[in-house]
Order: sequence, then structure tokens, then C-alpha cells
Amino acid sequence: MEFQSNEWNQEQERVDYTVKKVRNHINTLVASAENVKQEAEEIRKNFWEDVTVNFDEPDDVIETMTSIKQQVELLSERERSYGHVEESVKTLQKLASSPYFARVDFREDGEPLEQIYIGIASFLDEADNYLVYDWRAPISSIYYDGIPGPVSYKTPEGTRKGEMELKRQFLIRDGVIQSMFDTGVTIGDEMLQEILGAKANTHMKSIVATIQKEQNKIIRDIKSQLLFVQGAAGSGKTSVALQRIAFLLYHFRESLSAEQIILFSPNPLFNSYISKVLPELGENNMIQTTFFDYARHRIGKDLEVESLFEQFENRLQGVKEHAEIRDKAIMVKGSLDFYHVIEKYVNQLLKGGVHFRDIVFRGKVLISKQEISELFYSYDSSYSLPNRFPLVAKRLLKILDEKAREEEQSEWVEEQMDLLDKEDFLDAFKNVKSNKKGDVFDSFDQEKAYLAKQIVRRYFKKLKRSVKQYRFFQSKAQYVHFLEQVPKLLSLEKQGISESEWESIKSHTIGNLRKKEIRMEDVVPYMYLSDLIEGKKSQTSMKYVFIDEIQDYTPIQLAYLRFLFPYSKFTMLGDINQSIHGAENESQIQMAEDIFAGQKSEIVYLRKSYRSTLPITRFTKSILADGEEVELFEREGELPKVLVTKNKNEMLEKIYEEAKYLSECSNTVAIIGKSMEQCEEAYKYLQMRMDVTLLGIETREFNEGIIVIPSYLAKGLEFDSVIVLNASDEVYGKETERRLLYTICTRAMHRLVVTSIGSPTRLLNSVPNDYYHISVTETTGE
Ligand SMILES: Nc1ncnc2c1ncn2[C@@H]1O[C@H](COP(=O)(O)OP(=O)(O)OP(=O)(O)O)[C@@H](O)[C@H]1O
Repeated sequence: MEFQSNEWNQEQERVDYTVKKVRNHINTLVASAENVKQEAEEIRKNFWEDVTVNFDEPDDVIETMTSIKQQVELLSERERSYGHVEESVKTLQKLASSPYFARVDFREDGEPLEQIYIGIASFLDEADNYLVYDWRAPISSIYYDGIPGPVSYKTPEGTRKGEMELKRQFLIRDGVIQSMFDTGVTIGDEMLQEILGAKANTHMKSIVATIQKEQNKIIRDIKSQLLFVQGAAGSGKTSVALQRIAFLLYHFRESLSAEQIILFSPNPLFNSYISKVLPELGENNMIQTTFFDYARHRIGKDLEVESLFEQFENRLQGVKEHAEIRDKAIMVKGSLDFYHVIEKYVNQLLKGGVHFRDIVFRGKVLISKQEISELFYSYDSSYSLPNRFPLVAKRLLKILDEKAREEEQSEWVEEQMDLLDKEDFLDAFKNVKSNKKGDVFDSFDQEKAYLAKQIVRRYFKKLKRSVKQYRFFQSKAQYVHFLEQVPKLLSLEKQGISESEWESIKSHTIGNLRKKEIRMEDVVPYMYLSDLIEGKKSQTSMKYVFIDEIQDYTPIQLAYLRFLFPYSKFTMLGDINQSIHGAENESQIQMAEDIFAGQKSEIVYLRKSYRSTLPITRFTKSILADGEEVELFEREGELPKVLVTKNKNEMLEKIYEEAKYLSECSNTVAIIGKSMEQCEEAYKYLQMRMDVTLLGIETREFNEGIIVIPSYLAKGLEFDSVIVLNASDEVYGKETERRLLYTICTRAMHRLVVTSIGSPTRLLNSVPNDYYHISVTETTGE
């Protein structure tokens, strides 16, 4: 829409006015912050002068302690308020550059017309007039949900109704209006076009100015126990998850803090990619982790945990028939049936069968596993297994105390005495002197006895700690025993697994455990089994759990996460079409609903894809078997290219040329390979001739420029340009790899190039010829 210049000028004047007010406020805050800072420094400097220190009488000691405490509280209060001021100043500085992004004119029934300007935070002038409303305030929802005409919004006091007379969007930078649109639809496409047309960043941006109606529904949901978002690639799932966290922190600001929200994301690279969105909105980041990190934290001391990506690489490299059996193992061990089999097995342990290990000291068995077992099963069978552990541990600690006294007489203790430091002897001397009862000639013996006790105590400390940590329970042997029992508890036939296949799966697992390794598919069964026996380690203080890329979670992982966070509300976001294993887990939604049976759950579909240009989305959508479900966002761009080469050198040369060309018009160019091996090869070739970075499992961050990255790490990320490394029929020949190819191609925002050595993958046959340019090299190199 064309604006009269006076209307534009009026809006610019209002921006200037708001910016001026914001700046004034920043100045006042900075001045007051300086005062608070000086006060804190003063308190620190004069700390001991301002407290009354007197230790003469017990009453004086109490008074002194109170005085110190008061002084410490005063200091930390000053430091806290300095911290708050600093945070407010940061948000205000953002407002000073771009105070708002929208205006709605709203007339509540029977009230005068109000102009509501919406920005990333509320700002009031001295007379308490709202110059800017926070995008999360109740009234702001009419901007996201409504079109001019009758509208309503919910407040804690009830629903307000009225008429929206104008809806305007702004793009303001450095206090200057860059563009301005009036719109009759929910959120005008013009603004989206501008935002989506911009170049990619190595960090995700906030989308508050252009949140879509269906996205807003997810962001503002406060009722569901389970909110399941199934959305196409690029439909804004991750963005929505982060805006939702910001919304919840605002809406429940009295009772919710960032540490009570946890987000499980696919990999550490992704963690850093999204880490700036919340701080940009003036909020602290939630806890971020990956399922692998959680598992490693839990069992990593005893076993080396395989990551999901190692699982992917190992399966790629494995011998074919092993890979098939492994797939079956992943399927059965990841099923909900297996989860329930663990529960069944544990129920049988009430009368016997828990595996223990001997408590050994200096090669000698102090308490045998039989003794521990007898103790454990001396309790009535109505005692749950977890309830017995603290009781047994207490008893074992007592027995260890007795054993320690016996040890004090041993020869090794005498030998150790010769190796003690001077300080130890001095300590013994002082101790005996202060406790002296007998005559002076006993001193030497008493000192010796004291030292012997100290030595044994020191050596037993570790032993006692391990008893307190229930390390007398032998979790690995228990897991092996469980695997042996599985055929009795579960119909393997129904799972499509023969007895000999199960034997092979079992012996592989045992072999791994012997090597102190654990495969990803065993991680949850192993942890769940231990939790049910020793007592679960659930986290009751966590209020919200977010799981991104949910399609890569197995049913057992979902059930286990629910078990770990029993009182949390869950938001799960994913895209079946991007599942890493190409597994058929369409039933995932059903399964999630089953896990949350009886609780309020909401399933939301996001079908429109925003990331890529129209030609790219049209291309990627037709790779999918059921691609018609993905709706296109009309943003023009170049047709994707398919480059067919005759050999590896030719392909790498083409990639080099394309990367060089694309880097001139892109911030980020990603060359995406299926496996790490492929990526390393390409990297070696390219790095001699251009500035390029190879990203691996351990990479935590990436910079702008040209990168080479394996498929599974590119998940969730986006790049201006994507070059797919060798999408030949040999590399992507299986139907199960369709989704992987789709995931890789959908990372591209503005340009997509697919290369191949020889014929391109048959998976592209479903893409109409006029959706891309194809070029076949004519020379034969090598
Ligand atoms: N309402 C919106 N306004 C502006 N940009 C949006 C909006 N929704 C999504 N986007 C943009 O679309 C891109 C894709 O978003 P996001 O990564 O959140 O999608 P996703 O569904 O998680 O994708 P994928 O599953 O493919 O990883 C991002 O650049 C994001 O900023």
C-alpha cells in the first residue's frame, strides 16, 4: 500500500518521540546503575568497618554473625539490582533502535479508540502511558490472530471484545522506518517477503514481528499437557518453540524461571545455532541438552555411550547382514513393548534375582555378593526394590565400620604408617594430648592406634562412598540377565525376530558391554532397568520439557522422558518426513497420545513452509511421496540445479566452482554429504584451494562462509545456499533414504545445487523435469 508522505512522517515522528523517551530512560537507568554500583563497591570496601565484630561472649558471637549476614544481604541486594538494571538497559537499547513492529487501532466496545504499538518489550512514559506493548501482552494477540473488523482477546479477567480499525506493520532500523504496510490479512506477506528474502545468519533469529496465526496458537497454548507439533520442513517449528518459551516466561513471570524449562535438541551445533533467540527477546536461555548428553551424564562414567550420529555412521559402514540385524535390534529395543517387558522383568525380581557385586578391599572380599543378596532379600517382599537400597546401604556401612576396626590391626596399615607425613604425626600427637586419659607411657600406643584409624578411614572413604552410590548393584550383569530373559517375556516372533537373530543381538550387546561401550538402542533400556531397581531419578522441578526433532526419538525414549519428567508439560516438535532412519513412525503421534493418556493433549499441524524459495520448495516437496501436504510460500528464486558428472574429480571440481560462485552472493554455503567419510574427502580437495571449514560431531559453533557438513548434523539448520554432495544412485539408492535426501535439500533458503557422479539418485525421478536445470559434463577427467 502506498502511503501519503504526511502519514509516513507522522509515524516517523512517533518513532522519534518514542526513541527519545527510551533514550532518556536509558540515561536515567545508567545513572542510577552507576549509583548502585558505587554503593556496592562502597559496601565491599567498608565491609568490616560496618559490622560489629565481637567474639568475647556467646551472645556477642551471635550478634556478630547477624551483623555480617545483614551486610552480605545488603551487598547482594545491590549487586542483584545492578544486574537487573543492566538487563533492562540491554532491552531498552534494542527498543531505541527498533521500538516496535506493528500498530493496531482497537476500539473496545463502548470505549474510545486506542492505538496499540507492539514491540519486543513494553515501554511506558512518565505518565504510565504505554508507548509500546510487549508482543506477549494479552492485547497483542489481536495483531497475530485478527484481521480488521470484530476481534476479541483473552485476559486473565475474561474476554474483551471490540473492533480492529487498522493493522499496520513496520520495519524500523536505527530509529528510521524502512518500510510500512497496512494489511487486511493476519500478517501481511510483504513483510514476510522482506524478512525471508534476507541472507542467512549463523544464528537463528526471532520471528515475533511476523508470527503466523497457526504458529501463534502453539506459542500461546497454556493448557495442554502434551502439545504435539507436526510441521513441514521450514514451517517454523524450532522458531515457534523458542517464541513459546519466551511467551511462557512472560505469562508466568511470577512463578516460572528459565531453569524450569529444558529443551532437548538434536546436537551441540544446533544448541549454539538457537542460543541467541531468547537473549534477543530479553529472556534467559532455558536449559539446553541433547539426549546423548543426558545419557552420557548418567552412565558415561562406566560406559562409553554411542551417539545417534555414530549409530548412523556405524550402520552405513556395517556389513549388510549385520546392518539388517542391527536395524531389527534398534526397532525392538526402541519399542514400547520392550519398555513394558522391562517392567515385567523387574516385577519378577521382588523375590530374588537382583545382581550384586562383592565389596572388595585390597584384593580381599569384605562383604560377598551372597551376603548382600541375603540382606537385600531379608526384607518382606512388599518392600519395593528401590526402598530396600537405602536400608541395605545403611547396613553395609555399619558392617564396613566393623571391618575397618579389624583392618586397623593389619600389617599393611603398619607399613603405611612409615609413609605418613610429618603433619599426620603432629596431628596424632595433638589429638592424643588433648584426649589424654591414661599415663604418659601409653602415649606412643595411643598415637599409633590413632594413626591406624586415620589410615583405614582414608582408605575406606572411597569404599563407603561407592556403597552410598549403590555401586554394590551390578547394573551391567543385570542388563545381560534381562536380555537372556527377553524371549520368555516377549514374543520375538511377533516382532519379526528369530531366536538365532536374538542370540546374535544379545551377544553383540554383551561384547560391547565387555568393551565398556553401549549402543544407542541399549541406552534407555539400560537406564530404565537401573532406575526401576535402584529408584528413579525423576526431575520433579522441571515445569516444561521441549523436544525438537521428535521424529528421531524412539517410542521407548519418549516413554522414558515422560518417566523422568512426570510433572512437566511437554511440547514435541517434529517432521515425520525428516526422520533420520527413514523409519515408519507415522504412529508417533498416536504413541505420544497413549503415553499422555487421560491428559489434555493437542496436535497441531504446520503445513506452510517458509524457509526456501518457491522453486526450491516445489523441488523438495516432489521428492516426498506425500509432498502435496506441504504448502508453498510464494517467494521467487532460481530453479535448483542438478549437475551430473562422470567421476569424483570432476564432481569435486564442479563443487569448487559452484561454492566459489555461490559464496559471492551468500553468507553461508553448505556442502552437505551423507556420511562423514564423504565430507572429509570433499574437504581435503577443497581446502587446498579455498577457505572452507569441516564440521564434525564435536563442533559447537560455525561461522559464515563455506562449510562441509554431514547430513545428520545439518538437521534443523539452514543456509543461504546448499550443495548436495554426490546424490548419485549408488549413494541414495534406497527408498528409505528418501527422507534423508529431502532433509538435506530443505536446508537451502535461496539456492540449491545437487551434484552426482553418474546417474542422479532414482529418488529424484518423482521430481518433474521443469522444476530444475540439469547439466551433464561432457569431458572425462581422471
Ligand atoms: N512467522 C515467520 N516469520 C518469519 N520467518 C519465519 C516464520 N516462520 C518461520 N520462519 C523462518 O523460516 C525458517 C525455518 O524456520 P524453523 O527453522 O523454525 O523451521 P522448522 O520447522 O524447525 O524447520 P526444519 O524442520 O526444516 O528444521 C527460519 O528462517 C525462520 O526464521
